[in-house]
Amino acid sequence: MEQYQWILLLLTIFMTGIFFFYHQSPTFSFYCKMFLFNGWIILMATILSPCITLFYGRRVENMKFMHLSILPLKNIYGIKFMVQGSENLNIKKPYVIVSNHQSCLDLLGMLEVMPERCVTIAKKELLYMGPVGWACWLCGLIFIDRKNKKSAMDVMNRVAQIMRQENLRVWMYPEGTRNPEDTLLPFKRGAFHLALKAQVPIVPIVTSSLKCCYSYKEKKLKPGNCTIRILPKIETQGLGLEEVTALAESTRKLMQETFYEISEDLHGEKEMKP
Ligand SMILES: CCCCCCCCCCCCCCCC(=O)SCCNC(=O)CCNC(=O)[C@H](O)C(C)(C)COP(=O)(O)OP(=O)(O)OC[C@H]1O[C@@H](n2cnc3c(N)ncnc32)[C@H](O)[C@@H]1OP(=O)(O)O
Ligand SMILES: CCCCCCCC/C=C\CCCCCCCC(=O)OC[C@@H](O)COP(=O)(O)O
Repeated sequence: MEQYQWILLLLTIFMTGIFFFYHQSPTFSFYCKMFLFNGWIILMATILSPCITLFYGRRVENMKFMHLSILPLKNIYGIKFMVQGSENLNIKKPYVIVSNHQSCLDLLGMLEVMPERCVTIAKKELLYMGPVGWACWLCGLIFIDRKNKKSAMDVMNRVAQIMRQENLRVWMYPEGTRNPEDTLLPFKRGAFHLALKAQVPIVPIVTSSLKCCYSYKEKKLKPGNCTIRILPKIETQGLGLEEVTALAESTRKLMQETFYEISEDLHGEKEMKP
């Protein structure tokens, strides 16, 4: 046999093996799907970042490229988001969005409803993920070092100063990390300090339980329907920094109740856990 025929034969055996295991093993198929999910993001970031750098540089409007390039994943995986309360985002001025964070699929939900001129606060580790970090930086994401409280607060305080000047909306995950459980984690205070310092409203956005489509523990990634509910804005004008804790707690309570209400598989859960 010629060398190329050997290569073709080996490739066929390899692909048949992949196909076989994909259908035999749910764990293997889960890892294949996750590989495709991350691979798609890396590919898009690698293709688009040099072009964006060349033509536009760093600016918040580049978010639309992230939107266009990442949303096909929603169709590839058959994940549908039903959005409720879109009218609550008809606010011309800056505001802070706080949202629950269950898994990497939140990226799809976030891009589904994200308003114009909106930046996300992200962990600085994302910046070091090669082309993905570069793409995030180009889209204006703001990075904080969660291990260095002082530097994180300095960054947040600078954001509070510029968000009104530059008419920015800021998207934050006040749980501070991914949380696949049904009870929201205690909220970090950064988002509330930001809203009070900038004297801008807070808009809570709740995504229903993603367990119908995704569970890392169960190695599950499958099509499903989720709900995203955008709640009415919470005004902060006139409130002082001494209200931060109360504001964080009442917002968390409201979001937890909404989470139970819109998560079909959790109907019946009424009691707030601590
Ligand atoms: C084009 C191609 C496509 C490519 C495509 C790529 C796709 C790429 C996907 C992107 C998508 C990103 C998605 C990322 C999503 C995440 O990375 S989530 C993780 C990062 N985000 C966060 O952590 C935000 C939430 N964290 C916070 O807000 C935290 O408060 C901070 C600012 C980090 C500080 O952390 P901490 O010290 O642990 O916080 P905390 O317990 O809140 O506060 C401690 C004390 O400091 C006080 N404090 C807090 N903040 C302040 C402040 N600013 N001023 C004064 N005092 C303050 C508190 O009031 C509290 O005081 P006490 O009550 O103890 O008296
Ligand atoms: C030379 C560099 C090598 C590059 C390697 C690149 C590997 C990048 C792999 C996949 C990129 C996918 C990025 C998806 C980002 C989804 C956002 C997200 O979910 O971030 C997690 C963050 O909210 C909370 O983090 P933790 O739950 O605290 O953890």
